[in-house]
Amino acid sequence: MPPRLRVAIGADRAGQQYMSVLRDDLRQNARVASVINTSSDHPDAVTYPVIACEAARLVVEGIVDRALLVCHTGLGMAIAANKVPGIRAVTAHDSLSVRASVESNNAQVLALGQGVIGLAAARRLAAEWLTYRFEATPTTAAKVDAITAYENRPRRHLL
Ligand SMILES: O=C[C@H](O)[C@H](O)COP(=O)(O)O
Repeated sequence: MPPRLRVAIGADRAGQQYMSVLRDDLRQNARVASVINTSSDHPDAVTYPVIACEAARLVVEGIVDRALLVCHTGLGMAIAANKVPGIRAVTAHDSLSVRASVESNNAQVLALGQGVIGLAAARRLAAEWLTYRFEATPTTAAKVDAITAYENRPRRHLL
């Protein structure tokens, strides 16, 4: 089995129900070394951009390996997390996309929508997500490196 993962989890008010179940699943999963909850005890007070950026910061600072985020659609969480330099965040609600997000895109952040898929599907996708690792072939690595290069380009240059 590959090294166990350190995972941050977070949700806004619209994702609280799934997040609490997924958090317990992560804690019981043998592939997970640790779980950090970035959600507030007062979900009305903290919106998805704050939670997403905090979780993304934990990833880029090397405190966790990945983040699992839940909001109503999974969209806002991914949009916000992607604003943190170095983050590749996706919204994915099917097995192929979840797998490709890690193996091909080297995404560290998965955002799920509590209003989009059922709880059983969310739990299955999260469990599957933990089994995947980036497969750094020459083609996949070159494309991910191109994203990073664009992100790090001098701001006066446009590709
Ligand atoms: O993409 C955003 C999420 O779906 C979020 O849960 C919606 O939150 P809002 O209704 O506060 O914008």
